[in-house]
Amino acid sequence: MTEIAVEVSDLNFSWETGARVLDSCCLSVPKGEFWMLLGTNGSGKSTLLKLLAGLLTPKSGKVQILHPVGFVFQNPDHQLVMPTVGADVAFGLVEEKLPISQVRQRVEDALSAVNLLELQRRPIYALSGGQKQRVAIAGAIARQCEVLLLDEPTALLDPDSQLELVAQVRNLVKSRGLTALWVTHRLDELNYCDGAFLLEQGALVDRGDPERLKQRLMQVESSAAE
Ligand SMILES: Nc1ncnc2c1ncn2[C@@H]1O[C@H](COP(=O)(O)OP(=O)(O)OP(=O)(O)O)[C@@H](O)[C@H]1O
Repeated sequence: MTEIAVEVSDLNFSWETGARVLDSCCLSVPKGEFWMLLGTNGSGKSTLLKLLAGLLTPKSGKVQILHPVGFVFQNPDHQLVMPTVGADVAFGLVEEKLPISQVRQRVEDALSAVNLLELQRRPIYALSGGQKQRVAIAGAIARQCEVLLLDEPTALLDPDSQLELVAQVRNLVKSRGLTALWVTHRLDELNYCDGAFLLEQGALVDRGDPERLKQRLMQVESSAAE
């Protein structure tokens, strides 16, 4: 039987200020798969991801997710806090109180996984946007995260770094048995995923074949523009 890594049932959420943002959302992502979350601006994608990560609390409904969970923000400057690459990846391990040799091993393994081992001592400010996102992903790998939640991680990247990052996440998912849910507006990224969800005004209206969902989103966006 397929093991499920992320399961959401009948999830509802509204902000203090008023209107409902998520309306009876149900979704499940099989373990070891790479899924994407699509939807027009303001449809609730980031809110859904934050609920999955436990950064927000649902009004009602249920979230079940394999732990630990790693979150990658659109802007890496919002999550990288230490002065150098190696120190930032190690920082996420502080609470585990591991012996220094194990910390070193986890950091080196995680940086190798994202091809950044040789930049271990480099200051964060000297990295490109794509390298910063890879440091954020290395942080999640070092913490041995089962699930990666990525909120438009390529939005600030040029097309080459964009496709390099999405290919790398796909490789990590497949080589390490991780599960990833990736929010995107960039439809060329859909070529890399196993399946996708389409969110419209807070409701999950479609799921499955990425190519079909791509066509459907393009129709929604073109009719909204008319
Ligand atoms: N902190 C907040 N307080 C109140 N309303 C918010 C807050 N954050 C987002 N919203 C509103 O919630 C709705 C859903 O926002 P969300 O960011 O989840 O959408 P999204 O699909 O990720 O959008 P985008 O594609 O533009 O990033 C929007 O109407 C937004 O204005």
